[in-house]
Amino acid sequence: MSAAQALRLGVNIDHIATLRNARGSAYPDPVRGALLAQAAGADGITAHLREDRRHIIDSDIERLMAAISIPLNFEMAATDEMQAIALRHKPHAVCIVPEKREERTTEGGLDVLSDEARLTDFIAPLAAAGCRVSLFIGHDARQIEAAARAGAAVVELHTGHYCDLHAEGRMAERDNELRDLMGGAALAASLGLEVHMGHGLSFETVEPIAAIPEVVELNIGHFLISESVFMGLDPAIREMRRLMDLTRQAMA
Ligand SMILES: CC(=O)[C@@H](O)[C@H](O)COP(=O)(O)O
Ligand SMILES: NCC(=O)COP(=O)(O)O
Repeated sequence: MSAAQALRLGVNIDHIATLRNARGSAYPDPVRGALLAQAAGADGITAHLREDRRHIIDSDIERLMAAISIPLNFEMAATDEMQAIALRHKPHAVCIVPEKREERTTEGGLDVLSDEARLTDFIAPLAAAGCRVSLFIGHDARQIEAAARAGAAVVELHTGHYCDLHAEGRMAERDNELRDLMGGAALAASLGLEVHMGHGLSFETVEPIAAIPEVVELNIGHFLISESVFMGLDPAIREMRRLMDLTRQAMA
């Protein structure tokens, strides 16, 4: 398999639902967005059912499972409620993310180290049900090692700080963060974990992340949905795919 084919794009459709929920209408429908993303070449769909249902709601997950033919990556908090929903649907993948009701977006990674025993027990039935379990964490080596011990198959490293530093023009700090993400990816792969990355990625920031050889999946949403307002969802996804493939082809 070529390096370009090895890097999957998961399209997060949460913020189609943000726009829908702003008016309480039935449109724009996130499931229609998922089908358009699938037709545009997305390798998977990511949807985050938050405890407060601020964007994706329970029926969206139900309809996504019935509608799409590419994998669904179900993002959720490590709660009994969400575990029951995941076990009912048995999506291709479950990504466990930290949630705080007061946060505007996912601020940090999961603190696996301080919750390792509980997360180990939480992951087991999901893995037994055939879900590929991922933990959304920072690049801290101790968190990566704890994720491997807890039985996760995948870690998704949080790229939000890298993207924020880029946006603020703090390029030396951004490059340091990129180096830390590269180190985290190498450590995770050495521990047998599949390596994903996501949060805040855009056309401007994706290529250095796509160039990290251990990364096999990028989950990107907010920027793609935002860009789709101006250029359409299909062209936005195809442009992101083009940048990712160009980067990987240059590595081959
Ligand atoms: C975990 C992650 O980085 C994204 O899925 C993010 O959670 C999108 O949803 P929010 O913007 O509601 O955080
Ligand atoms: N896990 C990251 C994700 O699904 C998309 O994050 P964002 O691109 O919406 O910030």
